[in-house]
Amino acid sequence: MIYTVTLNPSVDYIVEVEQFELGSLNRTVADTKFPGGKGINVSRVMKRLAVESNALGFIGGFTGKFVEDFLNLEKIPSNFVKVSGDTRINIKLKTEVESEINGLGPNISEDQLTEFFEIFQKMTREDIVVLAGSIPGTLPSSIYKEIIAVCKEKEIKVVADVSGDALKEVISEKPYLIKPNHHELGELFNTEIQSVEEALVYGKKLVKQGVKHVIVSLAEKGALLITENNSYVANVPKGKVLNSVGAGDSVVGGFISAISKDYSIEEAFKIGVAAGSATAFSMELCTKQKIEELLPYIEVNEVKGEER
Ligand SMILES: Nc1ncnc2c1ncn2[C@@H]1O[C@H](COP(=O)(O)OP(=O)(O)OP(=O)(O)O)[C@@H](O)[C@H]1O
Ligand SMILES: O=P(O)(O)OC[C@@]1(O)O[C@H](CO)[C@@H](O)[C@@H]1O
Repeated sequence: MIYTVTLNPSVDYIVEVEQFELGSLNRTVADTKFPGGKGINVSRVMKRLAVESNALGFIGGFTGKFVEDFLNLEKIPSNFVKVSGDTRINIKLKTEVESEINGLGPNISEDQLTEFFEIFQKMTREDIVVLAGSIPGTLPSSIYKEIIAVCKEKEIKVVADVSGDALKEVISEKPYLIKPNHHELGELFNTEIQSVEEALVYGKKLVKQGVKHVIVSLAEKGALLITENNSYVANVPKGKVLNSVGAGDSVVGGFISAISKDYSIEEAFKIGVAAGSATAFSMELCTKQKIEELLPYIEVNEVKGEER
């Protein structure tokens, strides 16, 4: 089973406002709500690709019920620990540009954390754990490291889509896959990354540090997959970006779905990139049909020679 962990899920409230004016009353021209949080998005994308997963994390209140009911409707199994506060609401404001306001999230007690760790006891080495998203303020910043320690004991593969200090911590645990975007990769090395070539240099350093697969996404500039033996570069298809929320999660969901179906690493990478772009070109997360439409426009090439 693939388990996705979203420590701080959300209701994503997507609001469209024409000519947004700061300091004034603005009215929406359209709004929608979706369950959110990076691990949950990964589960939803995998479901669309017919790959089962189980969503874990902490939810509470009326917003938590919304998330759980939505996943039930989509037939995505979940095993959330219930907390007393409300799951956060994250505002995704669509005007001429996209802006986001992500909430803090509810408190999580020691007992609730213990309950969460108990779920890992029944996992086996055939399982995969996807850690995705930020760590709520009431949890220790070392939580991802602690989860990985439990996974290591059971030889469970760990995928991590996290940023900032959490990413640094996770890298030292040599996970199976990480997917930083180029800004997050640059932050790790105190530098700014602008191009695929620069990203390759720093992505390779992470593989040297023991990470098995590194996917670096560079939005419209393309993406890289670096493994111990090979590096691959992919272009992204051209299209109108309607919604970038969840595009990165879709890359992870697409890649893991394909790996779990024993596709080659190049093919899995291509499907991941197609899923990312399919989400970027849709109002909601990608569909299988949209991914398939985009696949012919993506080329994956091995990076050869000196650059490798
Ligand atoms: N302008 C674009 N055109 C085509 N595809 C895009 C574009 N922007 C993003 N994507 C797709 O989404 C993927 C992830 O985008 P990005 O590099 O911005 O990652 P991210 O910052 O993790 O995403 P997110 O917006 O979910 O935080 C890309 O690899 C690509 O497939
Ligand atoms: O606050 P975090 O955990 O960093 O990110 C949460 C979030 O912005 O990420 C997802 C998109 O990737 C959204 O569904 C969600 O609102």
